[in-house]
Amino acid sequence: MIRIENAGHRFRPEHWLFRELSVTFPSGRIAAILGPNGCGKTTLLRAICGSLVLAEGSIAIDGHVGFVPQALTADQSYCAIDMVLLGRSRYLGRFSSPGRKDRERAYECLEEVGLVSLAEQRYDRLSGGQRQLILLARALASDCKVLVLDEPASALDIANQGVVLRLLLRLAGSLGLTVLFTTHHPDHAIGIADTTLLMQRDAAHITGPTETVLTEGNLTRMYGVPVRRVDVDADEETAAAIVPLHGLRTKLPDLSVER
Ligand SMILES: Nc1ncnc2c1ncn2[C@@H]1O[C@H](COP(=O)(O)OP(=O)(O)OP(=O)(O)O)[C@@H](O)[C@H]1O
Repeated sequence: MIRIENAGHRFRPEHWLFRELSVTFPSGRIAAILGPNGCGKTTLLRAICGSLVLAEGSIAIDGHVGFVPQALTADQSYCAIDMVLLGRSRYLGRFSSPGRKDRERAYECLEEVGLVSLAEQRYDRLSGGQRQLILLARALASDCKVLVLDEPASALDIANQGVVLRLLLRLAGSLGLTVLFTTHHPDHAIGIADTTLLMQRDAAHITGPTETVLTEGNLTRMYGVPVRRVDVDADEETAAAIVPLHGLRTKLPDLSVER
């Protein structure tokens, strides 16, 4: 559970990124944060993870937080499994090194993200998407109760986006984790998030059940770009896509008519 009460933060006088923000994200549920670039999403995540002290308000969390940043550079001697083992550091004494159980757990977590085959590869030579999955495995290896992810799918192809979204569903549903992620993909929030927090540039925000928050109207107002929601009913699932109308092309001529 993450309970945010009356939170506010600013880096410059008179420029609040968010203010009077109160919301609770319960255990076993998934929450998404959306908002325009620079509105303060990562700043809020940093406050939740304890790496930033809020100017106002408080945040209470039950249990260890695992954080998945957008990207992380590492010493060139680190391979993928070393990065995942860093997640075990909270179990290790000051001068001790990971033991057999830690390595087993690290491999389990690599398995979760489908990258066991890359365990011995140098981390700094992995692709952006592979690194993102390794950082997710690192957070899982810490056996966190609260999982906070900053744009976890930003570097992933659509197949791996599905891998991560399904994994988040399972972590919340079967293991009871509190999952909170930021995203620029409204359809990811519609797909898996129970609750959504929309942050705006003027420090205002909207929060509530995802279906009531991610409406065409709210998204259009927030981004200043008209959007349409398209619902797809396929064989065994329904999915929704949010389509922005950027005004890139006028309608193409209908070529199907025989002349
Ligand atoms: N340590 C800092 N000192 C001063 N300003 C900062 C600091 N960290 C962030 N900012 C500023 O605060 C604003 C919000 O940054 P933040 O990274 O939280 O935005 P964001 O919503 O996550 O953006 P994006 O969607 O682009 O990732 C930005 O204008 C950023 O430049």
